[in-house]
Amino acid sequence: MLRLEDVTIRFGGLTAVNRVSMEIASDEVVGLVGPNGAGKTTLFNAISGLVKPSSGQIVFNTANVLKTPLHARARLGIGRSFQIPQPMHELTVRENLQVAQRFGTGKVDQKKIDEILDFLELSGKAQCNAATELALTELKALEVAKALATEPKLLLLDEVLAGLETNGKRRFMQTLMSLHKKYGIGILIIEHDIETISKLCSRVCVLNFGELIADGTPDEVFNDPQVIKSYTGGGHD
Ligand SMILES: Nc1ncnc2c1ncn2[C@@H]1O[C@H](COP(=O)(O)OP(=O)(O)OP(=O)(O)O)[C@@H](O)[C@H]1O
Repeated sequence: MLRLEDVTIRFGGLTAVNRVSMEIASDEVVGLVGPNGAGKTTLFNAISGLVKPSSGQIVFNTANVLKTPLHARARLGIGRSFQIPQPMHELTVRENLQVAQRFGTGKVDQKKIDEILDFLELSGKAQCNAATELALTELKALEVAKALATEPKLLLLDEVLAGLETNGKRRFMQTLMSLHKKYGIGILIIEHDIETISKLCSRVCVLNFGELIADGTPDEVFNDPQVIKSYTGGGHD
């Protein structure tokens, strides 16, 4: 479904992502991990159109993502959540979803929004101000709900589980898994916690200094000496 070919992203003299190639299928939940500054969010930004790669290709189904204008990119079916929740201020939770849905699909479907609110346990908060009246777990749920409202085939989730306490995290993980199963949406998720990634993902890709250094099952990847070295402060060979 999503194919990255030799993607390189430079900021001046800094190569944040270096010749990364990977594929994600719609039936996969894939973890994107790596130390701080490895290039994970930058890669998400390139896929969702916020950053232009210096070279390489990004293909979603048959569409050339890099040639698709930003406003049309959500309609390709790529939804995204942000590391720091970004609710639209002054709007209620429901209105946030309406805006996201119109952006992603060109229409507002209240029935679908009710279903998403229910699914993410936000029904009771629908009329609340999204920026001021939600707890952290609810803000994270709203991030996923907004991405879901665009009716994606692939969800890019940037640290949606970070900062949640154990029970909140467990429930949120269950929600993500049922989301994947119920709607058949592929998920690419950035997450630092290895245990969480191992439970959630069938495959893990590891970035280090912008390079893809491993791609395999959680077991394979987290026992890979090069990956262990990257996490314990080892740099380039
Ligand atoms: N707009 C930008 N301009 C210049 N440098 C940037 C920009 N965005 C990211 N970088 C740099 O690119 C590198 C990769 O950053 P990125 O945020 O993608 O890493 P990350 O793996 O997501 O890190 P973290 O786990 O801490 O969120 C870092 O060195 C960062 O400082």
